[in-house]
Amino acid sequence: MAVYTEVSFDEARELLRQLNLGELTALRGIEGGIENTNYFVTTEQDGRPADYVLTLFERLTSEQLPFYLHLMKHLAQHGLPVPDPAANRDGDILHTVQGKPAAVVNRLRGHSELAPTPAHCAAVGATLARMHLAARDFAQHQPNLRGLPWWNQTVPVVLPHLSTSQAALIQSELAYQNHVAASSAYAALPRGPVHADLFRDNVLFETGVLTGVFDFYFAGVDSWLFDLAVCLNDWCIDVQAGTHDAARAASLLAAYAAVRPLTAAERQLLPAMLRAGALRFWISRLWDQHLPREAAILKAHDPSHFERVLRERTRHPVTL
Ligand SMILES: Nc1ncnc2c1ncn2[C@@H]1O[C@H](COP(=O)(O)OP(=O)(O)OP(=O)(O)O)[C@@H](O)[C@H]1O
Ligand SMILES: N[C@@H](CCO)C(=O)O
Repeated sequence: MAVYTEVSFDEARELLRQLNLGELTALRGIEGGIENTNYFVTTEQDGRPADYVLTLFERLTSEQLPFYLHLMKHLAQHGLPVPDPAANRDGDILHTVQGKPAAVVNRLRGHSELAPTPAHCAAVGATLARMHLAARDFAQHQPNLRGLPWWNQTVPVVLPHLSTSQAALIQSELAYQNHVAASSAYAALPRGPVHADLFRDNVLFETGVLTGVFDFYFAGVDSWLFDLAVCLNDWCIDVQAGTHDAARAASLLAAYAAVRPLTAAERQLLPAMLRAGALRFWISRLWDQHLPREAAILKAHDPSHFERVLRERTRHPVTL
């Protein structure tokens, strides 16, 4: 993450008062993540400290944001360990700070597991399936804004920055994904609200127990299989080589399937969706790299990682 917009102590204190979350005692910019401005916030409420996260949305609009915030609230109400956006006295959960849309959520406990074991992967698989099923009755609809239409729109923008072989790969993969999306097997994929960014840095664990899933700001209605593939591509690979880790993948998939068994169409299209997940994040990392935004703090991600993963997923398809 970054701090693109600096928030003063007084501004943060005023918002927290409006949300009846106590008196601000600490405000600290967060380095993790790259998309939005995030601050850790501590207040004193009834004589006790309480921890929150203040997010200012740098790209998403106040028309797009209600879907994400209400999806988080819906999942929290279904017992999933996700942030629950704080409402003001009028019941609004979307606020404004320095003219930007903003939200305040409870800070979830735990830490990220960046070198996950098969047991961590099983917990993620089961939680992902529970989120998919819990979101089936979520009333709002918004597409995955970083889905195929965005890939088609953004590849031409990053193309001039690529080598000949990179350009060939990204264009051939984009053509392949458009072909898959037009297939009857793809049309048969079960779909609903998905997280679409369930990387290791968006999940928290405490003493081996999964205690938090956050960063729903790339969520949208898409195939559940795409969400599963994004997860496998980050939790079940050798990060240096980009190669598939069969043991962790088996653990994640078995735990997911124990909650919601995969359909025949999903089993057939898993290799294609693993490639789609790698393509999606290669594109977004290239976009962030070549069209950077001014930031006070920024730790950008390396696009070549997902180029490597895509080449791997193409050379050695993962089949079920
Ligand atoms: N509800 C929360 N509970 C605990 N920590 C949180 C919470 N929300 C955010 N964080 C912390 O803030 C960091 C940045 O949050 P997040 O990942 O949402 O950033 P972003 O820029 O919005 O997204 P992205 O990671 O997609 O770039 C996280 O890595 C985590 O350390
Ligand atoms: N999880 C993404 C960053 C937010 O989209 C990545 O690692 O590229």
